[in-house]
Amino acid sequence: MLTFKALSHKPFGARRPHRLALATLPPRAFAFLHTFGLTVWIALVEGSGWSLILPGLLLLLWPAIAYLHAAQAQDSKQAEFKNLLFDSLLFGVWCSVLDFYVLATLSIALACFMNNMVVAGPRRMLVSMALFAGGALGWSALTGFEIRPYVSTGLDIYQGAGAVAYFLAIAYVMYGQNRQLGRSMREIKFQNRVFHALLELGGVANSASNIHMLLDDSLKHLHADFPEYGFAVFLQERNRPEVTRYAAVAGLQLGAEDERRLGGLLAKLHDRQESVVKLREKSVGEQLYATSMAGRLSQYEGWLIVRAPKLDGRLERMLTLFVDQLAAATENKLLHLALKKTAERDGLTGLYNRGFFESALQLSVQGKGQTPSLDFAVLMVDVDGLKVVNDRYGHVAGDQLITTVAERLQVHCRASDILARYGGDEFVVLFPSADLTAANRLASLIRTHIEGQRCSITTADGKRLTLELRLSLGGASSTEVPAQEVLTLADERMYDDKTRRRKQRALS
Ligand SMILES: Nc1nc2c(ncn2[C@@H]2O[C@H](COP(=O)(O)OP(=O)(O)OP(=O)(O)O)[C@@H](O)[C@H]2O)c(=O)[nH]1
Repeated sequence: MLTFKALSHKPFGARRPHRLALATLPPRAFAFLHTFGLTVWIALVEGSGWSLILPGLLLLLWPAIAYLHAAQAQDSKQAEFKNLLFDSLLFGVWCSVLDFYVLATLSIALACFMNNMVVAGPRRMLVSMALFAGGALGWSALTGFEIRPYVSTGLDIYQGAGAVAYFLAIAYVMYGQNRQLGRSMREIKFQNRVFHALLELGGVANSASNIHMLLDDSLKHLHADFPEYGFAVFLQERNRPEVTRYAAVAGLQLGAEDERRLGGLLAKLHDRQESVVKLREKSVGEQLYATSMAGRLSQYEGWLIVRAPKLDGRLERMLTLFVDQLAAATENKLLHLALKKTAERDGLTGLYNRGFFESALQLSVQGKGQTPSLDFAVLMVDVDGLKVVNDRYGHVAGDQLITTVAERLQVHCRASDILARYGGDEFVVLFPSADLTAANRLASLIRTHIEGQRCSITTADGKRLTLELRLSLGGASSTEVPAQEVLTLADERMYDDKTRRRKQRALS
């Protein structure tokens, strides 16, 4: 309904016709004006006077009619194709009217056939030939066939010069069209590169596991797609813009000192309103332009820097798109990492939580099922006496005991060990791809470096006091029992250890 209204209320002549109709208007006007001149010349030479000149005036009207026809048509390109065919018919008739003056007939026919061939191909040219011949022969059949191949040398010169001017004009039109085409092709190629780069940025955002990787890989892809530009990205803390939290560079020669100074320069630009700011950074060289992420990140202020010879509208549009994409990807990644941390980590100690440990244990159990030689081990650790600490000194003190044990355990774990808080005062370590030796090694380190060590805590009433750390341990591995029973065995051994230690304490 809306479309219908828009079309039906368009004012007369308001629509811009297809560029073909615009391009053909001047050469057509010239050709018909020239043919009218030819007609007048022949009328004067032959003495036929107004009987030839008056109908010839119609030739002057046709270019305007053709233009209006194309401008008013729904499909102005198709209308112009029809105009070109009608040119052939009209000129065929007029060559018959002029008794087939040879130079005119040849040059006009050639122009008609060529025009149709250029814009619509050989089939349309054949139709044009048929119309030209039909017009010429039909008119001759109606009015009598007369032939006058030559009029005068002066008219030959006039016609020859007109034909040369016309063909040059057509060549110029085609040159203009080719240039336009070249520009369009370049623009399309550029847009394809932008589109491709945006797609790649989306892919990087999915695969990157942290912000450094996200920014590094994004810039590497941008630079690979646009090697003519250099890129850098800076994320600065929102409340302390002088602190650059993340920076990545691709295709730019930035030393550590340059990065520091660029960071300082950006920190001063926070209030600038321009979408792209030109940076006068002499030591880095070339022109650097900074595009702000303008509040699209919740914790940071972000900048995309580009090294380019000059800033034009196309580059500015491209930077805006990249900045949007980078900002969205970074914010999503930050959110995703925060959620992942909340889902995987224990709030008090920052260690992995029980859920994460159980998933990791499950993977190890499955791995052992698929590859029997792939063993794993588990070490359970339980803090002795937490309840007493809670009861005597308060839960805050108990929390401090738990976090101290967590920190100290972490010191002795390797990067491949999965240390988790399993429950209140229980910790567990999974050693993927290891046997009991790994659990025994850590148990021995705990006995040597943690057990019996002092730990300083603050009580609920603000007093500092020192406690002695005591831990019960139980290790087991998949070399001893079926994979599903390893955790239970470690737990049993931990309780055995606890009982033994209690008895020892009771005796001492
Ligand atoms: N402060 C604090 N206490 C906790 C937390 N989670 C569990 N607890 C407490 O830890 C204590 C665990 O009790 P028990 O299993 O008897 O631990 P224990 O006193 O160390 O005794 P044994 O393990 O048998 O030596 C309970 O008092 C829980 O309320 C926590 O996050 N913070």
